[in-house]
Amino acid sequence: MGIIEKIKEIEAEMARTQKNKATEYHLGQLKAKIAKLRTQLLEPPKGSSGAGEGFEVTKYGHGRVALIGFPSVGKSTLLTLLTGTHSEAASYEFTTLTCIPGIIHYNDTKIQLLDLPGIIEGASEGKGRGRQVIAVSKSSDIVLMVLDASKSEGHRQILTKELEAVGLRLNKRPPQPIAFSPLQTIVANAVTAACLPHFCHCLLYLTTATPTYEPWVLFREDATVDDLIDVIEGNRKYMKCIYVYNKIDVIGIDDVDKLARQPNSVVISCNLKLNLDRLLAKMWEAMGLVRVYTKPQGQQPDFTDPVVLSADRGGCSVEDFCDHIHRSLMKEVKYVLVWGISARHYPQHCGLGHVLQDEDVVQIVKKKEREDGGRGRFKSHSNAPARISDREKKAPLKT
Ligand SMILES: Nc1nc2c(ncn2[C@@H]2O[C@H](COP(=O)(O)OP(=O)(O)OP(=O)(O)O)[C@@H](O)[C@H]2O)c(=O)[nH]1
Ligand SMILES: [K+]
Ligand SMILES: [Mg+2]
Repeated sequence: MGIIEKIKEIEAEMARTQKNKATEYHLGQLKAKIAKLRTQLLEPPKGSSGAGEGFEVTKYGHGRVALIGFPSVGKSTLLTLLTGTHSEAASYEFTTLTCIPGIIHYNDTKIQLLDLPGIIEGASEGKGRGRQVIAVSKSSDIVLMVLDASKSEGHRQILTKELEAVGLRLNKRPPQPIAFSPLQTIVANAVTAACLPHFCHCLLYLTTATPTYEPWVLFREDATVDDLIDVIEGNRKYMKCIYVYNKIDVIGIDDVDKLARQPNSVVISCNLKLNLDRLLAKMWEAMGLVRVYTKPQGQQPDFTDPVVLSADRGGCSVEDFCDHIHRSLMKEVKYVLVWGISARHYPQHCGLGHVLQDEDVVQIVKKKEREDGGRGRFKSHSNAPARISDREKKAPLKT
């Protein structure tokens, strides 16, 4: 029997089973089995390397964003508008069959935007190009879920479910287990007394799962069985997602208003080029990129070419910043001077552990080198920490 059939069989068994306290454990086990099978399903076929033909796009720029959605919602139209790279758009479904990359230039950074084939219900089981699209989405930093504003709200739920089935968690925080270790059932049972409903549920499932060697998970929150399975499977990807409602030109203003008020959502029209600025700003915010400008000794900072860091990709400490410039630089650094939001006063002397924030200015002081003290805006000990203003970037004060 194939993996898909096995999943179907278990799903049928779950549907047949009544939900109550007595069956809770059994249902939990079935859920865990399905999770395992789905993981297997997504493993690339033996001998192939990763995403598959037409989908192996090299990473480029400071971040990667994937466009996912049902066919003909306007993904390709949007890619062409935002990046200038042409991706064929047409009124028939499945116009796009491979992954098409483009580049967005925004805030002195380059962001790779990926157009993908439309996905359909059943994508998680390999329908259409589901497997490839999901693999590429997982390699991205954030996802833009493109939806047709004139179609049913149900589409968003169906897509979310498809992505959840393959381990993608959108706009969710990973569950926070305190411990995940083999221990005595007794301990677990004692904690079961805690009155959190889901909490008890998880422990109940676990303590009976493997009678000889009882692993247990303890959450510091009211976790569900699904959270528990996520912790045990361990291969989940937590991603930010922006819901992009396209084609608002064909719906009424009241409906537009309703969609626009939903969390993590932006309403746009590619045809009328409406609200694309807002979309870019939201995307930028969700990516959490941190631009750091270097200030060579005795000179003004270079505001044209930031070092771009990200908490999700490698971190934002002074150490990460140095590592970014040159691997061996760290050994030579005595301390750094920092101006910007992360500094408590100007300039702040910081060590390698200091965490930088967007638009900070950093001067590296090497061992055997004296700081230049700075002049003009970048002189020592001016007070209020503040973002370096746009005016200063364009016309820095004279030194
Ligand atoms: N009314 C309206 N139509 C749009 C808008 N944006 C795109 N379209 C149309 O929607 C159709 C599908 O656009 P595509 O860009 O090909 O959609 P897609 O999501 O890339 O489609 P697939 O690649 O087939 O999955 C085209 O006929 C577009 O002209 C919009 O803002 N308003
Ligand atoms: K299309
Ligand atoms: Mg397309």
